[in-house]
Amino acid sequence: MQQIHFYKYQGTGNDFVIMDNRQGQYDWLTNEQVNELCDRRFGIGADGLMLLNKSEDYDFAMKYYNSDGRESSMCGNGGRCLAAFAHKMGVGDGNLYFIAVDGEHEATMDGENWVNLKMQDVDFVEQGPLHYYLNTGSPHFVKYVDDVQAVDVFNEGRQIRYNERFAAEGTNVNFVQPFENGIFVRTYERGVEDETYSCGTGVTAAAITFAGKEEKEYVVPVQTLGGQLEVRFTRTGERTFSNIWLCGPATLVFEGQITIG
Ligand SMILES: N[C@H](CCC[C@H](N)C(=O)O)C(=O)O
Repeated sequence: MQQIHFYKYQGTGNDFVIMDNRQGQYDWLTNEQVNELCDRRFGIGADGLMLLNKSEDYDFAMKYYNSDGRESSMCGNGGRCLAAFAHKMGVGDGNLYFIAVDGEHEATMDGENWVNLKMQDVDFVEQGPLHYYLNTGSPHFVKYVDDVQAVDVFNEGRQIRYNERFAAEGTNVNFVQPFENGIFVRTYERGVEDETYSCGTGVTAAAITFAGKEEKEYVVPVQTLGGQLEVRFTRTGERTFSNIWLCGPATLVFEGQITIG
């Protein structure tokens, strides 16, 4: 039996189990145990699990697992929550530099519960008659709809995620509706295999497809089931974007101990 001291965070309803692994005390964690811990009936319950790992060259290193227990690509809301946790643990000075699966990130705190996360540049956006496809640290299929609340996100998202083109690697699927002066985004997440209340890399992808053609800075307010985010970025070319920031709340919900086999 193994004891785990964990912290439960959420960022606009995308929720995570976080463990401080800077001493390597949880290096024994298996994929099956991650899946068990994320189970909403038999475990703590979360969309994903993250380890705060030591790094020689950065304030910390981020390791992210989807709730299916498998290590995944970049998680934007997770990166924001992990930065908030590292800050709570006294890491850095309010500005944090960390390394994740998709490269280096900067995170700045606005108060204890608001994190601005710099995302990787986007150097290509596929545009079809009914969709966009781009990678913001994770792969995202983006589809604009007339009424985002009426979409059967689970079934329609699942159909696209498992279609002939995407079945092997999977993709996240975002349904988008222009909303007030921004957009409303709902997401089916790969590796959760369900709709989540918010998906940071998905919100970032959707906001980029919402930008006009002018090469300038954009600020896009994004509404999700779990709350409001803001995506800031510069269009630098026909299909290229940089200086991309995902900004929003990241909150500690509870802290606890759990024993697993
Ligand atoms: N499910 C995603 C990773 C987590 C993305 C999401 N939670 C975010 O905030 O970016 C994938 O496997 O590509």
